[in-house]
Amino acid sequence: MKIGVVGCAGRMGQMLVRRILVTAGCELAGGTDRAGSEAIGRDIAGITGLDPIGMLVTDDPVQLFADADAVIDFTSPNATERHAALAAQAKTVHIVGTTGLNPGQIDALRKAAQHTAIVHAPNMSLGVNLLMVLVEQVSRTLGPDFDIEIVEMHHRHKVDAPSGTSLGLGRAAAAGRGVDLDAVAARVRDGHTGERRRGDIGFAVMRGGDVVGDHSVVFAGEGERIELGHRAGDRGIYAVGAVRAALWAHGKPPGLYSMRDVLALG
Ligand SMILES: NC(=O)C1=CN([C@@H]2O[C@H](COP(=O)(O)OP(=O)(O)OC[C@H]3O[C@@H](n4cnc5c(N)ncnc54)[C@H](OP(=O)(O)O)[C@@H]3O)[C@@H](O)[C@H]2O)C=CC1
Ligand SMILES: O=C(O)C1=N[C@H](C(=O)O)C[C@H](O)C1
Repeated sequence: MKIGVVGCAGRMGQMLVRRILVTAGCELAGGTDRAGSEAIGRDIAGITGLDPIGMLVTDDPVQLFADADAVIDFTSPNATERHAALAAQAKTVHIVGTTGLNPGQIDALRKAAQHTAIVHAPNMSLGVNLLMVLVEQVSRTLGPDFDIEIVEMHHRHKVDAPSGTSLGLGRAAAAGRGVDLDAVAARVRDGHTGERRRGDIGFAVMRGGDVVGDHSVVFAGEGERIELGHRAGDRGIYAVGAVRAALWAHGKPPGLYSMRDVLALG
């Protein structure tokens, strides 16, 4: 299966290139980065620290979507929206890990998914997707007597907050209670906020250093507290999941899929 990587010079892009090159049944179809990036014209394996393979980074996603069976996309929300249109046009599988998409951009993925298989997940690791299932179950069991708070920490370069994973965990917790996250999310607290509103799901964000990604979900009740969490030690876990998603989606009918579908987590 021929897999391309858009944003191949990024932190995740480089991980993905390395992962594709060592995965049986996968062939690297090529890679792009932002027009004007210093990576353009350089060897795609060379920029990751591997020996050169004679394949150069381009700024031509149209060609990449035409050449590849699947394209993996960990870029930026605007770029991902454009890439989804190309995936629909070329009928190429699109694996989207980009976070921070606005509702219009998520809608664009939905439209593109009428023409091709798209897997969209804020976190491609097995551990986090299992955590989401557990959070939904615990939330359903405990009910609103337990206050839910979601805490995350990421590296200093991260540009969106709360993380896509935090929001995904929030959606899982809200689903467990049968409510819509938008109605109960407390994303910012500052100043004289008043008491905590019953049923709210709160978010707290830390940024610093080189933290790959830590997430905790706290269920705080009277006299006891339950905490479920995940700590990522290596971005390789996301690349493993994304390549697995590409292999899974190959040949699937058009539709918008999640990692829960890929991992058959129910
Ligand atoms: N779903 C998951 O499992 C995970 C999701 N993520 C998400 O993935 C995204 C990327 O993260 P990360 O790799 O750390 O970020 P980086 O900034 O390191 O990488 C993004 C790359 O995309 C490039 N890019 C930007 N615009 C375009 C474009 N139009 N065409 C092609 N390439 C483009 C950037 O180029 P330039 O730097 O020159 O702008 C950069 O090389 C984020 O949204 C992050 O939250 C991250 C890890 C796991
Ligand atoms: O930007 C990152 O690094 C990460 N982003 C994703 C998110 O926003 O949840 C996934 C992971 O936590 C790393």
